[in-house]
Amino acid sequence: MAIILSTALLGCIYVHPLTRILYLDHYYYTYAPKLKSISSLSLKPPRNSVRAASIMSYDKELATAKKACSLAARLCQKVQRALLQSDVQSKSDKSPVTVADYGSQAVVSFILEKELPSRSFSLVAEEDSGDLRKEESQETLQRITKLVNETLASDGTENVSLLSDEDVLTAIDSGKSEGGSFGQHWVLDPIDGTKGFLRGDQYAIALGLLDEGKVVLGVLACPNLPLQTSAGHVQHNVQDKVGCLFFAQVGTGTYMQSLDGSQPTKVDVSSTENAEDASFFESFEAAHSLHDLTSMIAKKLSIKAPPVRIDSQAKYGALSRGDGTIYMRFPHRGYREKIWDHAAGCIVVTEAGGVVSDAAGNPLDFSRGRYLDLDTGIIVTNQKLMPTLLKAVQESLKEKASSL
Ligand SMILES: Nc1ncnc2c1ncn2[C@@H]1O[C@H](COP(=O)(O)OS(=O)(=O)O)[C@@H](OP(=O)(O)O)[C@H]1O
Ligand SMILES: [Mg+2]
Ligand SMILES: [Mg+2]
Ligand SMILES: [Mg+2]
Repeated sequence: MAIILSTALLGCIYVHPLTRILYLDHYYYTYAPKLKSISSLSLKPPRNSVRAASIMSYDKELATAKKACSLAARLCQKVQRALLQSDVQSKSDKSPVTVADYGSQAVVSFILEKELPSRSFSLVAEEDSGDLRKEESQETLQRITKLVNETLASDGTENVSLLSDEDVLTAIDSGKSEGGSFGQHWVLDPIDGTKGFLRGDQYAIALGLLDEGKVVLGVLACPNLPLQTSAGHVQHNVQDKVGCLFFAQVGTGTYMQSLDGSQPTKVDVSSTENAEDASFFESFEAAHSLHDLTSMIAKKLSIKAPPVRIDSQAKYGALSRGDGTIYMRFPHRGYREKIWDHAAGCIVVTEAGGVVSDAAGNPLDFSRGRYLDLDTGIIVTNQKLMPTLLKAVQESLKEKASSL
């Protein structure tokens, strides 16, 4: 607990020591969200409005996924605004989990199951109710149930009878599916970037749908991500409006709208072909990705801009709209990537024209259960730059291995 709280505290006073450009990016992604959005600011007019697409095959699933993630985001925002010490617990692997992680998972699970009735509802999700069923967690569970009920009621479109504590536990435990290569499976990270959430920084509610092992739709709700794109490193006003909802369906492109419901606009990845002009994203937490390796690769590519470190799959969302050109992720040895940390982000980027692969150049395989079985790391960029990036990654990995 002490570690969690001190991490959260340190995060709050953190000022990036690198260049002014990075500081601006860091400021933009980190501090702007903490300030109240100014509702009188109008949004940029949409670049392309979306035509009602009645021919899409996952339309109903997508609409329900967007609704579920938006409501879960509402719950998370409420908790983040008044984060109480008692809301944070440590899981058995020492990673943090909050009432918002559980509440978000219960809301999404409940809405998907209720609105898309199916005999074979399957959800692969990060959290389970094990710790919440313990005697000492009774108060926490009651608080989660209250949050879930308030969130469902705030939707206002239908009469939902109040959920009991047991209903909430059941909804959370619907997420125990093993996934796999047959049939349909929802894949949920109820809060991706819990550490970012605790710091008041970036986090995402990430929901994907697998059909026969392939991701066919994805939704990323990023409550603290500024709506205005940051391409070109322009200075951003503290009054920037935050709260983005990215969504993609296979074969139909990626769109973004504000979490409070603006007209969606089509987004595309950066078209930068020259690595020197690229900027790159990586994990905020050094424990999640080898920053020294990415800096070696960036040097090899003559990338001038310093890394932009933000938490969660908000990186995939930001990349899908061209805020940066490259995302690199190299976990420490032995870490196994989970499918919920990448499924939604992956389709959001690929439908925007990007490529997501492992360090050997293979596409990510979501059909093998709860884990991704991949070679070394994950790299993401546009189609033109991928061969150059892949070459630099493989050379750097070789050099690193031979220097050990
Ligand atoms: N050791 C290690 N290595 C690699 N990845 C790890 C590790 N530990 C955790 N995680 C997972 O990282 C998820 C957070 O995503 P990011 O790494 O993009 O966020 S961050 O920028 O570092 O905050 C985070 O997701 P959440 O648990 O949903 O927050 C984890 O699944
Ligand atoms: Mg995660
Ligand atoms: Mg999570
Ligand atoms: Mg977690």
